[in-house]
Amino acid sequence: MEADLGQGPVLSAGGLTKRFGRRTVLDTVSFTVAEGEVHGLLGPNGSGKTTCLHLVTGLLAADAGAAVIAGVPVHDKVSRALLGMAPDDLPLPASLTGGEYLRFHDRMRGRDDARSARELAEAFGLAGELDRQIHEYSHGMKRKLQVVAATMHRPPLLVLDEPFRGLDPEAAVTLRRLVGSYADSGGAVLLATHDMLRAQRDCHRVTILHSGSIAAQGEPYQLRQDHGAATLEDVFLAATDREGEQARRADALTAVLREGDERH
Ligand SMILES: Nc1ncnc2c1ncn2[C@@H]1O[C@H](COP(=O)(O)OP(=O)(O)OP(=O)(O)O)[C@@H](O)[C@H]1O
Repeated sequence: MEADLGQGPVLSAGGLTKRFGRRTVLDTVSFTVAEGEVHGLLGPNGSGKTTCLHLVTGLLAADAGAAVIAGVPVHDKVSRALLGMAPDDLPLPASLTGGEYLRFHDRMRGRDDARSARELAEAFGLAGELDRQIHEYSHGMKRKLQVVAATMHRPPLLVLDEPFRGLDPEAAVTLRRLVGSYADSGGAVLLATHDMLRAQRDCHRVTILHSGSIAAQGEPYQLRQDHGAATLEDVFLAATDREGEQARRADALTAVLREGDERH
């Protein structure tokens, strides 16, 4: 099937549902990501963000619903060329050098993006490290390498799972600029994050998941208006009922500490 670039959203996810055993961990989740859009996927631990990213990239098969990238369903292998994904914690081949890992991606894609890879590695201060084996890399260096591998072929859709985790401030600024310019040049970016400030500042739209379902969806500014909230973090707390949860936990903690005091 031919990619249909320039018409409709780059990514359409409709009714995505995933069950592990008898547990439904993602329940009829729908959203789109347009050209030029940075879309944030937010939600508490275990709410289904990574599962959702795995469904829209074809790493996992959905039990119901479908994801389509530039007109190509993700179960069609053609879709692989239309996306780049930097996963949260997929193990990297430790014995390869960073450069070999990037060339491996080139070969898998049947492309030659060496120049783009070098430029991106330079932007992340990683160019001087590409001859070292990955097992010698720090966490942040691995993360940068994954972002370079996901981006070097300039796919229409970039999918990033917690991309800022473990990055030093300089690399975080570089990544933020990369994401911004990626979208400005017509790319679509879907990123899962726990960082509400970044999401409020950098995402055009967000989808907030709670227990596998959509708790809120829209532009950060609009969501703040709708919830009468000062920040996206407050929207998140309200939408995922974290305010009540936090108060209950604080009460329980106070009770435990008081009990301890009384015993001494
Ligand atoms: N392979 C699996 N088998 C069984 N359950 C799974 C599997 N993968 C994920 N889950 C469950 O699915 C739910 C959603 O997990 P997921 O990793 O998508 O959440 P998340 O929002 O990305 O969490 P976090 O913010 O902690 O990374 C969790 O309850 C998790 O235990």
